[in-house]
Amino acid sequence: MKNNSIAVIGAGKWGQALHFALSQKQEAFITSRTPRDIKNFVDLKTALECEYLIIAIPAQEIRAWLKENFIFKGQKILVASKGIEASSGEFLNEIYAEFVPNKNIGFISGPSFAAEVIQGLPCALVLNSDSKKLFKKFSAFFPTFIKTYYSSDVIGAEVAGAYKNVLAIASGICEGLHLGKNAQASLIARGLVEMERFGRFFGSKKSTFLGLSGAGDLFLTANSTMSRNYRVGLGLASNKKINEILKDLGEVAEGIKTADAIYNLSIKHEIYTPIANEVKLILDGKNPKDSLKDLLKH
Ligand SMILES: NC(=O)C1=CN([C@@H]2O[C@H](COP(=O)(O)OP(=O)(O)OC[C@H]3O[C@@H](n4cnc5c(N)ncnc54)[C@H](O)[C@@H]3O)[C@@H](O)[C@H]2O)C=CC1
Ligand SMILES: O=C(CO)COP(=O)(O)O
Repeated sequence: MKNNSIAVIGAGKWGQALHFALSQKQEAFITSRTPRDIKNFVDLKTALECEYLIIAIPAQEIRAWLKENFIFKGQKILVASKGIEASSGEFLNEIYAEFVPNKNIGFISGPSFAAEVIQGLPCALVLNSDSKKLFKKFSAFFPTFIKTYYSSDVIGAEVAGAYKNVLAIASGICEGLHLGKNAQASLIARGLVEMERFGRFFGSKKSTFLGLSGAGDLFLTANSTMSRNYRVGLGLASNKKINEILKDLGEVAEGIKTADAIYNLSIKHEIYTPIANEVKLILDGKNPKDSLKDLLKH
């Protein structure tokens, strides 16, 4: 293993933005399934020799990717994905725990559109890990335009990052139906309450939802057409089929599968998640106007 070396795995929008950010201070490598014309692009084998890895592949692909490619040799890992595995209802930290010890793993959260990070615009992120030592190590790699905070509330950050994608779809639907800013603010605020309730069930801290990982990322994503999930919502409001929406999008929208995961987990554990449930039903074909009526019922 090459000491103090760092690589990003996954050269999608977020992987490339993180690679740009990390390259400000030192040499940083990047790899992907298909070769890309990016400085310091290396093959997967070379990337996996680095001591520090940032993994930015879609949540639903992580288990298969780890099984197929990953052998633990002491690497320290920062997970950049935001989602819950739909097939199992498992959180990403549970999946990674099968391959990497907890002290070697952290999760990035907070408001961070890749398109802004890759321009070097300022932002604040949270690095969530059981290990403060790991936070300090990774934090030192980040450039001055990104302020990093530490939190040990891994599950809170994970729930917040995954849930806000579903709420961004809901908010896009609200915008697409022209329901007005009052409705949208109500939806986002109730969404925040809902995601905190869901997270609390799994042991998250309330403060996580009031900070960058929760409110910060939710307000960003649920208010902007820069969000892929928000754009999925706009498409659904105009009665487009999900396959057509995804074809136009051409990138991952984690909220789609995460809505399924939340729906199933909320039924299993009897957690009240009305907004996420309506998003899942709309994705399955329910008319968004019927969902609105159901959400407004006393
Ligand atoms: N784009 C953004 O602003 C942000 C994205 N994220 C999260 O980062 C994750 C990745 O998102 P993006 O890079 O934006 O998506 P993207 O759609 O731009 O790229 C996804 C990347 O994952 C790779 N990939 C897909 N399946 C794979 C597999 N089976 N094995 C290996 N690589 C695979 C693709 O080749 C592609 O390079 C998502 O969980 C997203 O929620 C988090 C914060 C910001
Ligand atoms: O997580 C994000 C910003 O923090 C990106 O959101 P989208 O995946 O909806 O574009």
